[in-house]
Amino acid sequence: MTQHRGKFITFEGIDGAGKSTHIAFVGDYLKARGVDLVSSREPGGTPLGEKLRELVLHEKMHLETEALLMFASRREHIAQVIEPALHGGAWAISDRFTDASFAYQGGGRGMDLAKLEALEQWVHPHLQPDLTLLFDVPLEVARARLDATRSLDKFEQEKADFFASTRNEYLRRATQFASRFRVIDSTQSIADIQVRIAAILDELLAL
Ligand SMILES: Nc1ncnc2c1ncn2[C@@H]1O[C@H](COP(=O)(O)OP(=O)(O)O)[C@@H](O)[C@H]1O
Ligand SMILES: Cc1cn([C@H]2C[C@H](O)[C@@H](COP(=O)(O)OP(=O)(O)O)O2)c(=O)[nH]c1=O
Repeated sequence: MTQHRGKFITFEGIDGAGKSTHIAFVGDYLKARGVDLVSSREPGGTPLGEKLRELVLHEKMHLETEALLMFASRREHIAQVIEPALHGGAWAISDRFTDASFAYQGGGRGMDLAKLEALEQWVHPHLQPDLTLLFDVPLEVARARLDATRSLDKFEQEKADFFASTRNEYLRRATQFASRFRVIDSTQSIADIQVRIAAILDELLAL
């Protein structure tokens, strides 16, 4: 009998939108329905990727070096974690993926989107998420949530116009790739967001 390929779900949004809050919920929801699940994050997801994460979140570097390190981490993550999971019939959920490179390095920092497209073609010409949950909030809401919770990394210390451009690029991609994106209004309560996510996951489980 051929093994069914698992589904690939990614989580996106500007820092403080509430992405991490809902990843655990999605994991529990899917596991309770018998889904075999592998959960990881980007940058990171592998021992080498976590070392790259340390560098890229804390060191100053050329914009294109930053993009290349994101994709280097991603290459390793796909080879070691995502593809083996999907081919083995498990589902893979990733806290951020390539949409984040378009939003942050492309939208936020202004890197040429054609160069990011070239990297995407190189690193994963055939792989795309089956579902991307985009947690969307106004900048002020995200900033207030961040300030309330933790010490800020290199990206989280960026100014409002950086996050405005990042958010816009996420929303532009959500329109461009409407079949895989679901935009979640993250100003709602956590309970209301969970109801929305459960409905979206039920659709995917039924496929
Ligand atoms: N819908 C929400 N309403 C109120 N607070 C929220 C909501 N979602 C997340 N938070 C809170 O905002 C903070 C940042 O959320 P987090 O999930 O860490 O964001 P992200 O992973 O997107 O950076 C956390 O303290 C979290 O409890
Ligand atoms: C995957 C990825 C992340 N990033 C940035 C976005 C985030 O600010 C940062 C780390 O993401 P994240 O894991 O969301 O941070 P935290 O655990 O602190 O919530 O990396 C990029 O700039 N490009 C990328 O391709």
